[in-house]
Amino acid sequence: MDRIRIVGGQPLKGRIPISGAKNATLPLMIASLLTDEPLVLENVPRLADVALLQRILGNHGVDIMVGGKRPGDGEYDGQTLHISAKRIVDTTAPYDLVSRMRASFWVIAPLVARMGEAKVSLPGGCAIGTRPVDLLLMALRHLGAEIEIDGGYVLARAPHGLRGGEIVFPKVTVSGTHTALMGAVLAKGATVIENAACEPEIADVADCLVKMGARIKGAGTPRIEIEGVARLDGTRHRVLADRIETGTYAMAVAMTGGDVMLDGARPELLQAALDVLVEAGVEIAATNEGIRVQRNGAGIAPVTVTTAPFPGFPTDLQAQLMALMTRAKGTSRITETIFENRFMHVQELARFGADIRLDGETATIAGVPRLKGAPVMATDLRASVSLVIAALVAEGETLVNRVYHLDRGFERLESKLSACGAEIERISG
Ligand SMILES: CC(=O)N[C@H]1[C@@H](OP(=O)(O)OP(=O)(O)OC[C@H]2O[C@@H](n3ccc(=O)[nH]c3=O)[C@H](O)[C@@H]2O)O[C@H](CO)[C@@H](O)[C@@H]1O
Ligand SMILES: C=C(OP(=O)(O)O)C(=O)O
Repeated sequence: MDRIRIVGGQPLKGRIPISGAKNATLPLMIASLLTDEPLVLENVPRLADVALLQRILGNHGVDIMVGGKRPGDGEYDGQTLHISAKRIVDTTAPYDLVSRMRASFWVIAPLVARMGEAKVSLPGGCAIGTRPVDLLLMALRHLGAEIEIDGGYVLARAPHGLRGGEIVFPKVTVSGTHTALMGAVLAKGATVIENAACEPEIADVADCLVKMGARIKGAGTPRIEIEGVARLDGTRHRVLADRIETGTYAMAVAMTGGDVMLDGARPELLQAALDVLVEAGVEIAATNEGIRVQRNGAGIAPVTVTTAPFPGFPTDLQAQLMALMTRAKGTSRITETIFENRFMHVQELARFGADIRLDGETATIAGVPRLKGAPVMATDLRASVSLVIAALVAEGETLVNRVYHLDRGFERLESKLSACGAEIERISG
């Protein structure tokens, strides 16, 4: 299994190109099931999750062709996927595929909307919490689907098609909102989604659906209105920039000091996180090219942060912020409100010498003057990258094990960081 070796101590300087967002790419690929016309997605990141979803969609009969490089394309330009779900040959998503990636469960909505039935394995548990799907199923029921759970599979049936309805989410859920949206676009009649997730990835998927002929108003706000249509066309869509990758590299620069331009980053997608970095003493400047992040000389000031749905501070940046705060001049508090068990990085950060106390959903981080490299391993994607951030300033060598978590969500992490002066390499095998 690959490992990443890092020797800390180098400030980051240079440019880091920001890739297309994983969390928009996955539902966009799934949206291809809604039409028998080709969907072309540009700026698709090269990630393990994308490759796995290609296999899962292939199992339903979807053809995916990866476009070749065009003259002038750089090594970091995203891929172009040509996706055609002209013929869906199988409406079952099997356990061995769905259990490996949670978002693959979301195929349930377009399959039942277009084909009238779907049989999808319940998704696997994962290291950040129990992550039930009750609200996704509630949304499908409100759209007229009959739902049964049998042998670890969810069977959703709507032989005469879905029909519009009112869906009021008791809590904000990204997966629930994607499901409701993808079901409602092909339902008969009008749907209103209340307390919808406002994450930019929802709005990006809705933009693409509108180009495909869907009638959607209010995506990106808590109230989304959809008027169902009988069929959708193909289209071409460019995946928006990854705000979590952006925030992660911004925190890496904040940690090491230095000066990096995050090319293609969009500040409005992560304003809450940028505000926290400014409070911590980091200089942030939005330019036409992206976001410039600098920290020269001044130390890191402690912060108090609570994760929240968009536009709040994202849970997907919580681990990275915690890594940064291990070196703050003072005591920080970070409260996680989205996932009940998203603190697996705490025990690993302790291996570097971090001083973190956990009390329920709040972590208290007493900044320490130095971290020391260690062998570490994490059980989820963002926790893994928080260890990379700590390693970039730790004295001596760190070996990050279980790199496959990083490969799920960070495209060419080691080459992007080494191009900015980090001493980082992948050790294969
Ligand atoms: C692929 C993708 O886009 N993943 C993101 C998505 O995950 P995901 O879509 O799974 O997260 P949700 O927004 O659905 O979950 C938010 C909260 O709602 C709970 N819940 C959710 C569904 C449900 O049926 N019942 C229920 O109780 C979850 O357990 C969690 O506590 O949004 C999260 C919150 O921004 C991010 O951390 C993930 O990176
Ligand atoms: C938790 C994440 O992804 P997923 O929902 O696919 O597990 C993430 O992107 O941080």
